[in-house]
Amino acid sequence: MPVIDVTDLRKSYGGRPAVDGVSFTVEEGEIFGILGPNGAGKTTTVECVEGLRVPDAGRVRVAGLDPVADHEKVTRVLGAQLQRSELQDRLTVREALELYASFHPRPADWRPLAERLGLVPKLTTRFGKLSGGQKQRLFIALALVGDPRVVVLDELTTGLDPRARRDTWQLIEDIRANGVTVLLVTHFMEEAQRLCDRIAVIDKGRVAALDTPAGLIRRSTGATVISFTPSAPLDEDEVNALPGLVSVEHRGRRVTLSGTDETVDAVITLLARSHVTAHQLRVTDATLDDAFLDLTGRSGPDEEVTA
Ligand SMILES: Nc1ncnc2c1ncn2[C@@H]1O[C@H](COP(=O)(O)OP(=O)(O)OP(=O)(O)O)[C@@H](O)[C@H]1O
Repeated sequence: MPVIDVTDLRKSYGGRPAVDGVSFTVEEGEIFGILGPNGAGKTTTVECVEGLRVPDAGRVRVAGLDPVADHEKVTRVLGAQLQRSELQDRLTVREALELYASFHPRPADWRPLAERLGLVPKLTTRFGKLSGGQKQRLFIALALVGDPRVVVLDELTTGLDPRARRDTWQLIEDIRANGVTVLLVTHFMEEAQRLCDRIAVIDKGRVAALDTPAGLIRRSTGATVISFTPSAPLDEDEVNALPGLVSVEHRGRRVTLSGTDETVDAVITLLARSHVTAHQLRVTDATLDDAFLDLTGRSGPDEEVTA
């Protein structure tokens, strides 16, 4: 049974659909990513999973429970990341951990958690004095202090410098290694590509695609580029007939083809069959950013956030 099961979820604000028929399941032990441009409906979706919003229609189950009707029970299996504004600046790290542990009937021991998250030297530091990365680590600790089966992390690394972001990625991998399922909302392509087992790309309130990062990349058209200088010209008709071919460019003797993995395989076969050597052969792979562009008609949302 999936830990999270969302079927045809719908939610409108003032008659405008923010989530318009979203379905996905998350299996135990997965890092499942929700990726999409600004305003795509990501936060509304996860807030319905957390039971913080009541769906207009559709079905949401977390460990078989309805997050609205069984809210109390759901908070015992699902750890949600707090929003920044929810912690008092004057609260120390230790006070925050003790306070949030007290909300749960069977909390995790916060001491090893604080140790694992590198918070021990900061236990007496007030929240307001922590760095961005330290605050994020505290938010992760607070989300985990109830010893949940699932943790929801929404835009966890936005605003962090690259070093702190990478440290946070390591923490997310550690969380999963400890058996916790992770639902991760992110703007960052690199983050999604590196961490997630599967990703739902959400655009305009709908799931535009749901696949592994590699699967999403494979779907992107024309984003695999192969370039080479042939020892003799190739037959133009045969080049134009290559499967998956999106474009051909000639610059001097250099040929650049864009297409799919299938195009690359076929051009290599064509070269061999024609007894032509490809000098300075280069193949560049599509990235998740290319796949995202194909799916949503926009480039990766990373820039929108930092703009
Ligand atoms: N409380 C609300 N009242 C009215 N409209 C809302 C409310 N919350 C969200 N919306 C709108 O619903 C749409 C989806 O918003 P949501 O926050 O779910 O998207 P998102 O993908 O998380 O966006 P972002 O990446 O910018 O956080 C947006 O058009 C947003 O303006």
